[in-house]
Order: sequence, then C-alpha cells, then structure tokens
Amino acid sequence: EALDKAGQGVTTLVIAHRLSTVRNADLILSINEAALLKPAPTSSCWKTRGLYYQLVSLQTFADDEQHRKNKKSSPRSNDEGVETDEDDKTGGRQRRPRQGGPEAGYIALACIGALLNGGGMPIFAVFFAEVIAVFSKVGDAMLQEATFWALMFLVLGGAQLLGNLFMNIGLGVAGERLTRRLRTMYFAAALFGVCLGLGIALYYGWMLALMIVGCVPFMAVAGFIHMAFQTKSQKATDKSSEMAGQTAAEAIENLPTVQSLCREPTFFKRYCDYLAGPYRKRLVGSVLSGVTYGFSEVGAVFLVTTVPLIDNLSNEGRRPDSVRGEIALEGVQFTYPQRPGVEVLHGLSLSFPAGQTVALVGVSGCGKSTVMALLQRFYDPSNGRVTLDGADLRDLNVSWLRRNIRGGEPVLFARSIEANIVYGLDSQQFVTHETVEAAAKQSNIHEFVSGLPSGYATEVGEKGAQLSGRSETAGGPGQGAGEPAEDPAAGRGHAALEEARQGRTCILIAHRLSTVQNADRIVVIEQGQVVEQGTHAELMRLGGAYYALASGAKKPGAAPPPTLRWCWMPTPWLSMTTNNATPPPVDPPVHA
Ligand SMILES: Nc1ncnc2c1ncn2[C@@H]1O[C@H](COP(=O)(O)OP(=O)(O)OP(=O)(O)O)[C@@H](O)[C@H]1O
Repeated sequence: EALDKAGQGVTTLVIAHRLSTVRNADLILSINEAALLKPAPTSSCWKTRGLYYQLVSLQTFADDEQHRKNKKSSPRSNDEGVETDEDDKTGGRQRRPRQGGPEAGYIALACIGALLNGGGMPIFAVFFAEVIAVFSKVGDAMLQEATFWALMFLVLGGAQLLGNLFMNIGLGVAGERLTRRLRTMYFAAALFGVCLGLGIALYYGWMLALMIVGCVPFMAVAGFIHMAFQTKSQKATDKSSEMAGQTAAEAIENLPTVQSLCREPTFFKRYCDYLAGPYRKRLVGSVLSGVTYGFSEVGAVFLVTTVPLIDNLSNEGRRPDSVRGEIALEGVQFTYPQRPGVEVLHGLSLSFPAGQTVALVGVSGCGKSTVMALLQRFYDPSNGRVTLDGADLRDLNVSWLRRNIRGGEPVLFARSIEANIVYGLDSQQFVTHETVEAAAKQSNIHEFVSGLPSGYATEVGEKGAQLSGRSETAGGPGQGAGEPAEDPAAGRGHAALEEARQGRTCILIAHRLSTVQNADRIVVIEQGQVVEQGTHAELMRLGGAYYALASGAKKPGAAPPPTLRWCWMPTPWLSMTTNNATPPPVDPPVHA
C-alpha cells in the first residue's frame, strides 16, 4: 500500500521476486533467458497464460507447499498447554510432559511481548504509508499530520520497547526457572534412586553395599577429573578442528580453482597443519583421560578382582596322594547366600561308602542338587561338615578336589559331537580323533554316533536340540519304577554308567526312578532331610516315601529328560577313557 501511494504521479520501476508485489503494476515485462517477451498489461498477461502466468502458478504452489510443511512441523499446543511433537524421529507421536505450569505467567508475559514486537512491523508499514501521504499535503495541514505521525511512531517505538522487554524477561525467567525445576526434579529422583538402591543393597548384602559406598567418593573425584580433562582438551582442539574443516570445505567448494592453480598440496598441508595440534594434544589428553577413567572405574575392577570365598585358583589346602572315595555329610545345615532366611538342608547326615553307588531321590526342590553342590564345594555348609576320606572338604585344595570328581548336568554345547566330547576330556590339547572315539566307545555311544549321516561332525544344536529327534528319552518324570528303559539312548547311557561305576563311588540323582533301581542304596530326601534309605526292593516293601514316588503318587524331580542329571565320580575314570582306549583299572577300588 505504501508503495502504491509512493508511486502515485511518479514513474516507478519495480523488480520483484515476490509476484504479489507487482500485481498492481501498469505493465509487467517478463524476461526469459535475457530475451524480452512481449510487454503486456497485467490483465492480458494473466489471460494469455504465458511466462508470467507460469511464474505466479509456481510461486503459489511453492507457497502452499511451504505453508503445509510449516504447519506440519510446527509444534502444536493442545488445550492443556502441553506441547506435542508429531514429527519425532521414530515417526510416531511423542508427547512431552507438561513442564511449563508454574512459569505460565512469565510465558503469558512473553507472549504479550512477542505480540507487541511482532505487530510492530506491519503497523510500522501502515504508519510509513501514511507518512508518505503527508508529503502530498502543504502548509499547516502537513505540519499537523507530520507531528501526529511522528508521535505515533514514538508510541510504536515505546510499544516495541515494552514488547521486547516483556518477551525477553518472560522467556528468560521462564526458561531459567523451568531448567532449575527440571534439574531439581532430576536430582531428587537420582538421589531417591541412589538411597533406595543403597537401602536394598544394604538389606541384601551390607558388606558389599558398604564396600561400594566406600568406593563412590574415589570414583566421583576421578570421574570429575576425567570430565575436566575431556572438556579442556575438547576446547583446546575445537578451534583448530574448525579451521581444518573450513580449509577442507574451502578447497572442495573451489576445487576447479584450486586445481587450476595446482594448489592441492598447499591446501593439504594447511589442513594437516591445523590437525597436527589437536592430534598431539589429544594424544597426551587421552593418556591422562585413560588414567583418570581407570580410577573412576576402580570400584568395578575392585569388585571383579575380589577373591571369591571358595577360590578355585588358590594353592591352599591339602592334596592327598590317593583317594579312597568315602564321602559323608555330617549334620549339614545349609542356606543359600542368595536366599538368607530359607534353610535348605536341616542337619542332613548321609554317607556314601567308597566304591558304592548311592542314589538321591525326592520331589523337586528337596535339596538333591544342593547336596551335590556342597560335595563339589561350590558352597560351604553353614553348620556341620562334608568329608572325603574323613577330611573336611575345607581343608582340601579346591582345584584338586574338583579335578578328582566329576559331576554336573549333562549339558550339550551347540557344536559338533566331537567338540562336545573334547570338552569333557581332561586334556584339551592334542586330542586325536582316536581319543574321541575311544571315549565314545567307553560311553557306548560310538555306534550311535557312527550311524549318523555326519558322524562325529554332527552338529547337536542348542542344548542338543538337533539330536533330540533321533534319541529322545521316552517317558516323563512321573513314570513308575517298574517301567522298562525303552529309549535306546537312555539304554546306552545306563549301560555306560553300569560300566563306569564299577569300583567307583558314584552318586546318582535321577528323575526316572528306573535308572536308580540298581543302586547299592537309595536315599529319599524330603525337605532337606533323609526320610528313607535302602535298596529298591527294601524301600518298595516298606511302602513309604519311595513307594509313593515310584508308584507316581508323588512326582519325583519335575525336570524333563535327560534321565540322569548327576553322576559324580573321581577323575581317573575320565582320564583313562580319554587318553587310551583300554578300560579303566579298578585300582584303587574305592574311587575307580
Ligand atoms: N542358587 C540358589 N539360590 C537360592 N536358592 C536355591 C538355589 N538353588 C536351589 N535353591 C533352592 O534350594 C532348594 C533345594 O533346591 P535343589 O535344587 O537342591 O532341589 P532338587 O531336589 O535338586 O530339585 P530339582 O530336582 O528340581 O533340581 C529349593 O527350594 C530351591 O529353590
């Protein structure tokens, strides 16, 4: 409008990018590739649909598109004053919690300020147009109007000053308060989390918790120094890195010039020079930062390097030259450290005579595996003692003890049958295929394995899943004692076991009672105590707990096949099996 007024009575030449500003021109000249197209009045330009028409259409389309995009990407406020951001990275709707509540007054003030500030420009344009019109007047009228508009400009300036003030104060205070509030909330939440965590840690393991708490100040100081180093070295190298980036960008932007001047080496050298400084500083900084970081993590290292109570690597303890294999539990009470307050074994007394096979049976959770864990000294009893040949296990060397016994779940690794057999050998080095085969023959699986399409190279899959289709164990845990061992794999296992247990102290934990019928003695455990023991025939005659298990009135262990979970025997058996194909000697008879 101002332009229109100013253009009255004068020749005006307008060059415009925004075509809306030339809409009212008397004549529009469209220039295409430096050639002047036929001049035409505005109306005919539009009607002929020539270059001008195309330009206007394109601009309208572009404006619409931009408008649509702006609308889409601008955060939308809902009626609660909560900002929602619909264009988050995941493409999903993301709702930010309302955090501006207490600062609403300041935000309102800032809005008023922004309104005044933003409204100033269009009002200024209106005033300006009026002022130009004043120049067409003369005498007092011109003076009067000029004074009036000058005052109006003053008012407008004042309003804009206030607007700016309101906007800056409102936004500044609201921003600072919001930041402070969020930080306070974050700190409170973190503090609460730490206190809660500490409380829980103290409750479950006060010694470990106290140790961690003791490490915290060192870790915090080291962490702080580490951060300070990082920030300092970052600042020192920022400028040079920026200059290096600028040099590279400059060279790439003006590549033809750089090439024509043969200046590539110059730019390259300058680029390298800028980076050399940060490189050296970072080199020194990284060493220092590594040291402080190491200190800040010392707590974790301390935890990792803490020596366990029962140390497999310790050299302490006796290593007797020979083992008879007489094992006993004497009044053993035991509680898992992970579950303090729940006693699993309540003064359990049990003996495993040398060279005999004793089976532990009982419902799931009665404590069978716990007995085995104590025999392998994964734990020490809270009260009572576990002995081997009369010696307390605590007096024996741990690794010697574990090397002389073999026990555990029959776990298969997801590798070949050969690799699985090798895992079980004492010596893992220089194992020949013949050694593996000899071990397989000893365990009665050679024929079965040889019959497989890939033989010893057969992949068993996760936990032997790929073999299960071929050798699944028949029946479930609740089957009666009189059931036949129908499954060929189980049959082979039994035969191997029969052979292996000869002359050794052997402890069996079985879920299928058919596998323990031949044991020299069967011990029935209930709630961590022995309730019955004897041979299969004796216990069946007794008609008590074992009979109930065998007849299915009670479910023995709830675990599914494989049938045999634990087989515990001195190592000579395995070493004989693996290192040569001859059957193991039965000397000394006690532990075979
Ligand atoms: N590592 C452990 N930490 C805490 N409690 C445990 C742990 N291992 C076993 N228990 C608990 O000790 C009790 C005896 O478990 P154990 O495994 O010795 O029984 P089980 O007779 O061998 O059972 P299953 O035949 O099902 O294996 C159970 O109540 C069990 O929940």
